Amino acid sequence: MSKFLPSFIGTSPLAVVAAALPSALRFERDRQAPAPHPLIEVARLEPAAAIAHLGVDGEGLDPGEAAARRAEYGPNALAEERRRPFLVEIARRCFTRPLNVLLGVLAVVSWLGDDAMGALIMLAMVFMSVFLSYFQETRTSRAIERLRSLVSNTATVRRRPAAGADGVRVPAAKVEVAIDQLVPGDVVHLAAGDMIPADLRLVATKDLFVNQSSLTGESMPVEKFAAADRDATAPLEARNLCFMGSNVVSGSALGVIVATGARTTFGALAGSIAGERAQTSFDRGVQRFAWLMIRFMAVMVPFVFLVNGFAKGAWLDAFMFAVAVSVGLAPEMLPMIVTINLAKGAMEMAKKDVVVKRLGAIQNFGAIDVLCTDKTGTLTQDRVILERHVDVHGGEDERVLEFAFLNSHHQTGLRNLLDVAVIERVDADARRRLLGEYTPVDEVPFDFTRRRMSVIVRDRAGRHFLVAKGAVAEMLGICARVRVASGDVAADEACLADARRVARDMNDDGFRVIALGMREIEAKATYSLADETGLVLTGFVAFLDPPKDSAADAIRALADHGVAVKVLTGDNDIVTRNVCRQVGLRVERWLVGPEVAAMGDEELAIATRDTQVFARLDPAQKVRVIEALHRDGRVVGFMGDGINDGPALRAADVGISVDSAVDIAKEAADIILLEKSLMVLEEGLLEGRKVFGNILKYIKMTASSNFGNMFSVLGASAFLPFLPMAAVQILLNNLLYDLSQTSVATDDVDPEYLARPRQWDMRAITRFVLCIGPVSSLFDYATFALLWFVFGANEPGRAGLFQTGWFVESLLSQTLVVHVIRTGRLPFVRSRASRALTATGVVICLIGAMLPYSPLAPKFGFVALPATYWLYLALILAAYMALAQVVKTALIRRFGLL
Ligand SMILES: Nc1ncnc2c1ncn2[C@@H]1O[C@H](COP(=O)(O)OP(=O)(O)OP(=O)(O)O)[C@@H](O)[C@H]1O
Ligand SMILES: [Mg+2]
Repeated sequence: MSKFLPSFIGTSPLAVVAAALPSALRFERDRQAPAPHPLIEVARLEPAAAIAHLGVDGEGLDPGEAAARRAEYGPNALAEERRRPFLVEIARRCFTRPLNVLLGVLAVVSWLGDDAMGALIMLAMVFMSVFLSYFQETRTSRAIERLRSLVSNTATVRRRPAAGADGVRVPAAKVEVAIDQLVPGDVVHLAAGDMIPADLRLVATKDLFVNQSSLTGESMPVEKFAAADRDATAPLEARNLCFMGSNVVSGSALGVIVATGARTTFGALAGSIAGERAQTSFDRGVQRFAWLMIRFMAVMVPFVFLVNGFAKGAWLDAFMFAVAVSVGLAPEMLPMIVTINLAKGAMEMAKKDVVVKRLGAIQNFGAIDVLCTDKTGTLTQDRVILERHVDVHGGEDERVLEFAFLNSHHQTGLRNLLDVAVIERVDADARRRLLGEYTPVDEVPFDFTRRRMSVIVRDRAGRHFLVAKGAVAEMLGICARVRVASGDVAADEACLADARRVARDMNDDGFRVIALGMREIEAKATYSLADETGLVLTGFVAFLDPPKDSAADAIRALADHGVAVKVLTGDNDIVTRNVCRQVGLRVERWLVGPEVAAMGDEELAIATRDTQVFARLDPAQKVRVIEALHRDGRVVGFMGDGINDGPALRAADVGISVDSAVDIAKEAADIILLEKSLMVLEEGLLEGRKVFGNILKYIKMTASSNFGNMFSVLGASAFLPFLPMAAVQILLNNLLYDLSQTSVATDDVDPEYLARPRQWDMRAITRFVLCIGPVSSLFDYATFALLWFVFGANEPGRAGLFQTGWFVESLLSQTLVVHVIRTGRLPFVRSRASRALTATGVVICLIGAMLPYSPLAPKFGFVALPATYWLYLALILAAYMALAQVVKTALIRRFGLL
């Protein structure tokens, strides 16, 4: 649960050690166990023997078998982090969070020092922080789990329909099964882009490359095979095992599941590994802020202690006072306020069918000033239509479509929209004829640098043909001849130029174009990249890839909110510019992959400024472009749905994907759009800025009032013969103020604040605090003077009056100034706080004002205040708000909205 939550100051070194302990023990136990690991046993067998070992026939389970196994092994899900019993969890929070421990110790010290009330209040603060955070976090993590379950998650499995009445088993067929329904013994098809759904033994592979970096840390993909691995000693090194948590980079395979759920290798390690992402600038900012407050506290508190000790000689009182001041300065509510705000944002986004996988991503969403996007399936609809199939002269040619069909149908590696479009275009009769005429022999799978794929088929006469299709430039490079009406002719420059022009014309008309090539090839057992040479270019297929209806509006809305859109695609620049024109994205400059490759990092960073289209990029170049934008100081969102987008999704500050994306992309993304419309992007963006705005309100208010209070405390301590506020009163003041801030997440944010990207700016925050803090101090001093000279606090025995007077002024001013700080406008008139925030403020003020008259008053050392004091207080508060408003407006005028 806690991995969704910001964990900046909540984690003590003790907790880290405790978390690492069980896995350390587990490894210890493994080392002692001599029996081979069950996975190793399976790895050492031949495929057929391995299947038999698993007690299945390797054809596919029927519903009865699947249900029985499911009952035995449970669902294929990582055991949800077992919820600790309520009291244990509460105790854990009390005793492992440094601030709570500190408060507990201070409570004991206070109690021993005869300040039972102070001790009680400190305990109340611990409980508030513990219970509120517990309920908030449990609620949030439940909601997030629920949201995550909305994102579809299936694997392709061979299963048999139920056996007929005669008990005859029906042949198995490929079906999509929800991942949590998989059981040991299931036969799984793996293709490029799939997440491996469980631990499985491969029984057939075709150029299978798997990335298992989440388990081993090794970022290079490893090739895997089906053959027995007799020397296997460690499961992760076995060449014929695949593990949950890894993914297929390229190629395809068939595997039988050995272990599911918590029994998988990943399940055993879960929690201790799993690609933790780098901290974002926001996480770092909040953490830095928290530490700033703690450092401030560490410097000021000893000073306060010494000043009071020497001035009054009552060292125990001085100590308790200093302790109370330190508690007041500690940012104990910060993590919770941040979580409440982020959770609120996630819920709001869920209403718009946007699933937030990682809470912290919400505020990054509001911070991005560039959105990079893939083209097909994100900017365009996830439906591509094959529109034309032509020879090299541009004339309609049925054979071209037929060969495209053979390639798309028989390839098993990557099934993308283009292949679906090819297959859909061929009618049932032609399909049957072609499949009868040609049998598949082998394939050379697609990859994103070659940008083509080949399938080898055999015709009835036993002749072998290699049929390739792919990006035009990459295909022309491997063609030696060209098929024209009169037969195959040598591909001279003129021929190729002609062919290029045909493809280009179709590109200009807005079609995506794929070239087709083939040749007869000698019969062999297996084929490789080396066979993709000397092809005959037979023609092109052209696809219509219409943009999403919402794309143009969405891009305009993003631009209106200060976010530039750039397209990063593997497709060529002509089609891409065409799509850009259709969605209203102005392209001043474009770069293609080879140009990007030739540029140095600095050069690329500068080039990104006025380039809107990056075409013919391979996956690594997409990442390079994002890094170049980072280097140029931009906050980058990346939206994509393909295998080739995974690394870029991870490199960006926010990765956005769609529900129809491949597993890898969904896994790498922080945010998933369930809806087809891109307009939700704008709404998500605004929600992110709102969340950030509210968190920043809390930070600005708390930091400036704390800073101001320090001035007041120091000054008052030096001049007064008694403590300016009793320790217990400071603590109570702090508790009430914290309570009033819990509703800040419900507040609205002014439209002008939402208009442009918002990023963490420590300097602006510091400036704000340095200006507003002293303003509050000024009015504290006015209150001191009033109490001292007008209400006679200078007479002996009137310390209680002074302390009560300041308590009330301090609480009311802090609670009221929220309304000034929360907006850049004139408070109440031009911008109003949410009802909840106003109401909490009013309630807290009433409690504060009534306390001195209540039966509890003596317990806290309060005395009733004279009626005229309230009159003066009203004036002071009004003047304070007015001056704060003036200073704030001046700051905005000079430095802009913070
Ligand atoms: N199924 C396929 N068969 C043959 N070639 C393909 C296939 N899919 C893609 N290609 C080629 O590889 C190139 C890059 O692939 P793809 O278009 O998926 O990259 P991308 O960056 O995801 O582009 P997009 O932005 O359009 O989604 C394509 O332009 C096309 O020429
Ligand atoms: Mg794509």
